Amino acid sequence: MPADIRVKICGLRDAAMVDAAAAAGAAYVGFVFFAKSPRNVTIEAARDAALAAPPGVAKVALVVNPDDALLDEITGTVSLDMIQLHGSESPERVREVRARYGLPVMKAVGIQSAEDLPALDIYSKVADQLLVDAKPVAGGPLPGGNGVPFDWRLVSNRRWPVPWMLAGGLTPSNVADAIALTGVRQIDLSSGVESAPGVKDPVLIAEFIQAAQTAGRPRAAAPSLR
Ligand SMILES: O=C(O)c1ccccc1N[C@@H]1O[C@H](COP(=O)(O)O)[C@@H](O)[C@H]1O
Repeated sequence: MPADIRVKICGLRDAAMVDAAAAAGAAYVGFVFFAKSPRNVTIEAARDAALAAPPGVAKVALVVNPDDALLDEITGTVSLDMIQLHGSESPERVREVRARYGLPVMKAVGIQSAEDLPALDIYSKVADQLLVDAKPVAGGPLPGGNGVPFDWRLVSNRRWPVPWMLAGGLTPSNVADAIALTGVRQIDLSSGVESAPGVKDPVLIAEFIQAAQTAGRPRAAAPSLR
């Protein structure tokens, strides 16, 4: 079992937030390009924030049903390691984005019930990673970043041919349970480490990563009495 849980802190908007996430041990930092989100960043702000990410911390662009013009501008301006598709992109669109931009693609799939699970098998054949998130509330403004968990038992110890991340309403208080129940090794979150919508709290980020990594470590064997 790998030593560390890899955490993605999403919705960072400036270099100070990226610094705080990286210093706390984040493996990925995410930038949201979605106008309705309180975490939306301009392409220029994301470019500057991404420059603060140290080597080894992967920079992820989160987009929702983006057209090529938007992706051209983002990928031409911001130094990136991955694209996160968080809308209703088809498997064919995932293939196209991978081929056109030469970057790994993580596809978000919303889960509410067992009926949603087959989509994970489908996208695992075309994406480089899966992001297993709570299904957004119908008619809600955001397709993600709502701070709402789903029933983790649905993906308990599930495996796909590609790596996956768990997301949806994760906080410093519930991340250990989420890891124990699902066996996941990668975690993505946004609202659970904010002091207000779109404002990341460095103390909560550090608490979250500490809690996730502690939960992900194999337990030491109990000492023998003899
Ligand atoms: O964070 C956002 O504002 C956002 C907007 C549009 C699509 C996805 C978004 N965030 C992603 O949603 C999940 C869960 O977030 P949370 O921890 O429940 O707040 C996470 O993958 C974010 O990357």
